[in-house]
Amino acid sequence: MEDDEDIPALIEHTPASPRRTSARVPLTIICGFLGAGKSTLLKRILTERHGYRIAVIMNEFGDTADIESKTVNVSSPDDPTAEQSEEILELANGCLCCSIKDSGVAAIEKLMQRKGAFDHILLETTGLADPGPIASMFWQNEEFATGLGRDISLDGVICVVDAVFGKQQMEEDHSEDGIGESLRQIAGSDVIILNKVDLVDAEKLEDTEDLIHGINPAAPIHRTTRGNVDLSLIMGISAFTSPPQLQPAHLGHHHAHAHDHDHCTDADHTHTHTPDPTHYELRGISSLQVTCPILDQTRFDRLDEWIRTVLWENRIPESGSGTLQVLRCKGLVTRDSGEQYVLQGVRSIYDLAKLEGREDISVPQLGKIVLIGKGLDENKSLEQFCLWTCASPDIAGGTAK
Ligand SMILES: Nc1nc2c(ncn2[C@@H]2O[C@H](COP(=O)(O)OP(=O)(O)OP(=O)(O)O)[C@@H](O)[C@H]2O)c(=O)[nH]1
Repeated sequence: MEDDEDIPALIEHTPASPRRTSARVPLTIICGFLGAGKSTLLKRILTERHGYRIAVIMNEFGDTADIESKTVNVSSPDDPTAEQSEEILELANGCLCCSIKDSGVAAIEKLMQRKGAFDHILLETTGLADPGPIASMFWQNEEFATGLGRDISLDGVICVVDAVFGKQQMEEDHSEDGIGESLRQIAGSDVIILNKVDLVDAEKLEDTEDLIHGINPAAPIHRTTRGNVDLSLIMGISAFTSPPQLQPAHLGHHHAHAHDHDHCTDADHTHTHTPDPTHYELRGISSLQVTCPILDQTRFDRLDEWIRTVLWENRIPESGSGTLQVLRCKGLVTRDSGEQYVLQGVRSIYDLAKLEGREDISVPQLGKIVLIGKGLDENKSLEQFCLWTCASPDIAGGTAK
């Protein structure tokens, strides 16, 4: 652990009176490619009269932290929202996802100790950050759970995508292993904010949404100008503990999709997408969505084993060498007892947790699982999934595209 000298400085702002005394503080990670509008979204959140006491952690790469904190700082004397001013912590020593984990966590710990509880924590990452390792720091991390994790729970990962350059970025973004930063950010997020819709036409918006949806079919897409979004769609979403909002799994043959967007008269609106493809390749990242049958104990155990093998050994059970790379997985699984389980995974870390209070559903629902990553189709994932969890593929009823 670094000593206090190495811990990024805490910028003091007028504190609001604490309202929170127990319960863990939800943390939202805001990621998105360079210039997509992360700070703009942050400012939009801070200036809304929501009444929450928010701690902001800004992880800047390079020497822009002072500029950013000024941009986002809403506590200037001229600002009528000053009374809602927040705690802003700069992590400017490098990128939290790759180089300053220890000092970053220490600084956040210190913030919690000094300032007590907040209602919410917002963490803005650098434009090139991969949200996966950062999410892992705050979720399912034993070391963390005995320290800072006692006070913080990961609420969700929000990705801001630039409506002007996002499509181009996704198409160009093809790093050596075929998974560039913008694709990782979209793949690793729970909600997508498609920002700057004031600058593009409807056709470009739809094209960009199609690409986003192809990478991450599980994440709802909300169109915004200057991050203007209903905060209930991005904060307090409990993405890591509640069932994912999966699109319906499509059965049978798939065809090239064309959306009917005639209903879309206003580009700046909340927009949850339900296009046809459930498995779509883009620059090396694809997604696979399958329907999961109601499972007895044996098949439930087999599903767990299947997930472990896929995530930890990067391969499909009973197949050869590992060529898979799963960046994100989500799912909802129903047991024959009526219990439902939520699957949440970020890279190699996953959790299959019982959904409390759902045992009494009269008609058990089929489950669904979404994998996002690389090499899914090459490994005939679907057939293997069916083989391991079901009597036959017919029962599983899933399909890939
Ligand atoms: N026209 C328009 N401009 C926007 C919108 N959102 C943000 N901008 C502008 O886009 C530029 C970048 O926005 P920021 O919020 O700083 O982007 P960022 O993602 O925080 O940038 P980095 O931290 O450098 O990655 C700024 O000039 C914003 O004013 C929008 O919806 N419409």
